[in-house]
Amino acid sequence: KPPGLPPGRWGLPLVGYIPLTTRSLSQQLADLRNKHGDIYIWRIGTHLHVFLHDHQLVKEAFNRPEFKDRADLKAFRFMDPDIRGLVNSNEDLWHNNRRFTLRQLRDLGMGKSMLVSVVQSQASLLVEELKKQTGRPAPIPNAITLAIINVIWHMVTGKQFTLKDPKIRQFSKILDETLRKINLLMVPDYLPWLRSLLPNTVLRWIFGIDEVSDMREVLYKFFIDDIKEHQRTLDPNNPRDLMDGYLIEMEERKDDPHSTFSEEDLTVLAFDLFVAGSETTTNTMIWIIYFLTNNPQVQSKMQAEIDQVLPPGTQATLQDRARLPYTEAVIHETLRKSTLVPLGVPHVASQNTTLGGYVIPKGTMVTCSTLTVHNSDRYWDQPDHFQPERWLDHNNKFTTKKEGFVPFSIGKRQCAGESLARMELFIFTTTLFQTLNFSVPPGKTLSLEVNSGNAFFRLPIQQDLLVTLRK
Ligand code: HEM
Repeated sequence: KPPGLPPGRWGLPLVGYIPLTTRSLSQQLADLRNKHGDIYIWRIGTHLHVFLHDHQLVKEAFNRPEFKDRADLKAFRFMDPDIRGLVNSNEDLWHNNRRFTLRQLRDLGMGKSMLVSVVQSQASLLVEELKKQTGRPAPIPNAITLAIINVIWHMVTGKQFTLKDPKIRQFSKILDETLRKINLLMVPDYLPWLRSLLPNTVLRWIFGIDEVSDMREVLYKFFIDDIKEHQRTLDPNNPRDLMDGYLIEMEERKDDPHSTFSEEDLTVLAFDLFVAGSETTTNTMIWIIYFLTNNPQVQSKMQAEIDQVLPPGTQATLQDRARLPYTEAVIHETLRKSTLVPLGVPHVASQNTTLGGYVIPKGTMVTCSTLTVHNSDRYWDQPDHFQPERWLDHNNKFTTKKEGFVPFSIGKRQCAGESLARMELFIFTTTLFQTLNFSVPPGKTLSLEVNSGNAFFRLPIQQDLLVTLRK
């Protein structure tokens, strides 16, 4: 182990440190943090990871230019052999796509009415789907995923599908399978020597690389058809959606040799927005339903607040946020407790440097240990408890700025869709709980355990709930 590195798990060459334990990943990270403090290493395969546990340390690292890049993992280059899009790109390409996307999200109605009304109508459709299962125990329907996909679909292409449309169902299925497969595809990234050990055909078979190529073709077609249609109907003076915005900027920069805008890049950017924005928001919404189902008093208190502010038949808008502090508190407490992205998305050191007094070699992956930060008694009084009240001040006003709260990460790579996600969670929560009540079916319990088998996301386990119509 080179001198000066943070303490932690170094392990063996080629394979790194393989834990021989039945303790879960989160327990192991908590153990490491208790043993080594706020900064520790874990070599996984050939990649050295540094985990950061302290809010200020994460803030410092993720705001420094040498930690803003993503690692070059083949699994993430799934849609295109070249690095494109936003989530995995670096340098000018990342800078241009991030600036473009943030501007689009703002211009397409963040805080204004257009996107809000799309979210409202998707939330109402979901209520209608849930009404169909009132009185009989059933899991949350897949319509929740479709509704969230539809919001992004509208933002990107200006369209919405009906929940029955086979196209959105196929799209959702492929997106889901893709995310599952990406986990497996990462194995050769972490154990690159497998590529020289095993024949290519065997490697492709074990890691399902051919199936992934087929899915890529289908996804690519989804986007390219829409891009072509947008090109045919584009009015440069009236951009309708993100695709129009991109095509206009692509055209304006066509003579600029440094332009990074291209049709191929637009397909990956669109794909990135779906990958980053659908499972995350959908599953956080499911966690909100689960936490409220398991805490009926909290659910009633939130419903009473909603009833006071929103007359029957009206839906919340963003202006209502200040008037619904308890609802905001419930959403934020769920974001903390569920920690959907437990280890964030790794950044990589682009040069040799130091952090927290330790040496960080170029190529080291740097990760915020979000899960342990969200459960640390340094930041949270009784962190195990689900306590929305901790988000309210003595005047009962909601307070956002919380040291130790990093569900969307911080710094230069901070989630580009944070405001959209918060808006969706607010409107879906108010719309659902205004009309419906969620409870545990008689004689059953609802587990808040995490579905193991996905390293990226802490996904809830699918279980039956009882939906009833509120009077
Ligand atoms: C509850 C919902 C969400 C959560 C918990 C979440 C969380 C995160 C996290 C932890 C990151 C990694 C940041 C880093 O690298 O330091 C991220 C990145 C990102 N998110 Fe989100 N996200 C959510 C919803 C969304 C939505 C709705 C969109 C947009 C449609 C979105 C778009 C992105 C993009 C584009 C990135 C990559 C940013 C970059 O690399 O510069 N996210 N998100």
